[in-house]
Amino acid sequence: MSDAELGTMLARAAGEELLRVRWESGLEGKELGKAGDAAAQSVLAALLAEHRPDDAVLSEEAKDSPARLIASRVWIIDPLDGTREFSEGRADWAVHVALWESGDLTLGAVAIPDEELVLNSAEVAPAPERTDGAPLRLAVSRSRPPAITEPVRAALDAELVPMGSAGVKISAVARGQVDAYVHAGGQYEWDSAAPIAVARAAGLHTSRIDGSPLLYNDADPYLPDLVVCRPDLAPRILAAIAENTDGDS
Ligand SMILES: Nc1ncnc2c1ncn2[C@@H]1O[C@H](COP(=O)(O)O)[C@@H](OP(=O)(O)O)[C@H]1O
Ligand SMILES: [Mg+2]
Repeated sequence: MSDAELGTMLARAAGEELLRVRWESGLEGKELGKAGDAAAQSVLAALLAEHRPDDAVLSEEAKDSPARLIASRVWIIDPLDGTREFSEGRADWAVHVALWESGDLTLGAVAIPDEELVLNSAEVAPAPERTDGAPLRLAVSRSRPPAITEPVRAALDAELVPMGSAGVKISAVARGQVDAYVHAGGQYEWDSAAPIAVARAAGLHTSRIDGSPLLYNDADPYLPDLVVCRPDLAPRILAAIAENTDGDS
């Protein structure tokens, strides 16, 4: 099985497990979220151990190991991105499976199980062009919108589209459901690695909010901000952010 096929298989398997937990556990709220995080982690860990025993793993739900810093292949996974939305019975949550090899992301698979969808960087379609003249749409965290949201919205004269899960928001840009996603103030590598690989493969602009590249498999996996958008919008978005930040918002 190729890495790309494995990525899709992993994301789908964890997604199916999460749907099962939601239907069968009888849990609600935070307890359901915790059970989902643990169940999806255990599916992904078992499948990676079986199919790629020599590779390193960086997961939101597992203890980090310095072994990944000298490894040439590292799977960066978020077993359940959008835990809050999953536990509320909403559809905007995702499973993230990325592969980093010798310096950069080489693969990303994002499952959105409530839509029976898996996006894979190896086969994703180019993000659609906008030709309808309707207002631009800016995806933003529904629970933690950053301070830069309003200046960026104003610069684009855009409508805000609040959604859960970084993976769902980045996928929404790749699918042409929104035009951009901007985040600042906190996130980790696993929150963005897989959907960023998908976004790059779909031809989108991806960067930090200062325009610098998003880098993965760092010793410190904190990666607090990002911009994902159609390439033609990047100059306006980055300029609006630069005019409205002191570097930490
Ligand atoms: N300020 C912050 N600090 C740390 N993590 C953050 C954050 N804002 C968002 N995130 C994480 O980014 C993911 C998407 O958030 P949001 O839905 O608000 O856009 C969530 O991941 P998890 O659900 O995997 O914890 C959330 O925890
Ligand atoms: Mg996450």
